[in-house]
Amino acid sequence: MSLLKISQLTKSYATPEGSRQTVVDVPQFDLAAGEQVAVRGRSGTGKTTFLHLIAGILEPDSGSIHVGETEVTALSESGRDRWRAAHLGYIFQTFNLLQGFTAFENVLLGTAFGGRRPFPEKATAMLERVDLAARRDYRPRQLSTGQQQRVAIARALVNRPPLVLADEPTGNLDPHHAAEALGLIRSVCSETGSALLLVSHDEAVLNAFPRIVDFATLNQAGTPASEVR
Ligand SMILES: Nc1ncnc2c1ncn2[C@@H]1O[C@H](COP(=O)(O)OP(=O)(O)OP(=O)(O)O)[C@@H](O)[C@H]1O
Repeated sequence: MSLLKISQLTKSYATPEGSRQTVVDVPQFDLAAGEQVAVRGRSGTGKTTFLHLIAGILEPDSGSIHVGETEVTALSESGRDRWRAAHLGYIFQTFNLLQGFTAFENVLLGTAFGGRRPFPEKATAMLERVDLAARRDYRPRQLSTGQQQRVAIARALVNRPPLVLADEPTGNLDPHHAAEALGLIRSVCSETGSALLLVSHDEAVLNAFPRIVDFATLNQAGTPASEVR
């Protein structure tokens, strides 16, 4: 059964020259519940824009995105914010941790949304799962890059979201820590039953996945050759 269902999705941006450039034109894309898929694609071809559309961070020009029973593209901005907090995990290349908060507080914030009380016991269990119980009171700057990404993984997965999006999650890590973070993301997603859609340039990362999608075959929006690296 499809968890994520995308149909006729388009997104354009205004260019500095005053025209519009279509960056995403995805006629169709499906992801099954619990499925793990890697997306390969060149820089500047719209992968981050695609993930931001799925997350409801951006609004498309046209088309629809369903995640489970929810039509994300039919929600208001505040509705999308509430839906995202409750139902989606997002892992960034740059971790995006709150610098003024400890590892534990960063994960705890992931459990509290829409006026719901936080769940300290869930945050504690997830920090233990990513092997950071001993660092719970450290702030992000006091953690190594690999540890920071493990906090971000814990934050993204603490609610057991049905869908996890990961945008180059190993891009700032050395090969050893990249492999460790990737293994952790994939195994925690399996444990929580979360589907995973992960974007990467890294062949070692891509090859770990049972299904690899080439973004160029998914996305019909042409990117000017001069912009593709
Ligand atoms: N807010 C914006 N306004 C105008 N153009 C934008 C905006 N955001 C992105 N773009 C353009 O859209 C294109 C796709 O950007 P996007 O970040 O989605 O690509 P990407 O495939 O994720 O790239 P990378 O792999 O380098 O992160 C780029 O040409 C970029 O310049």
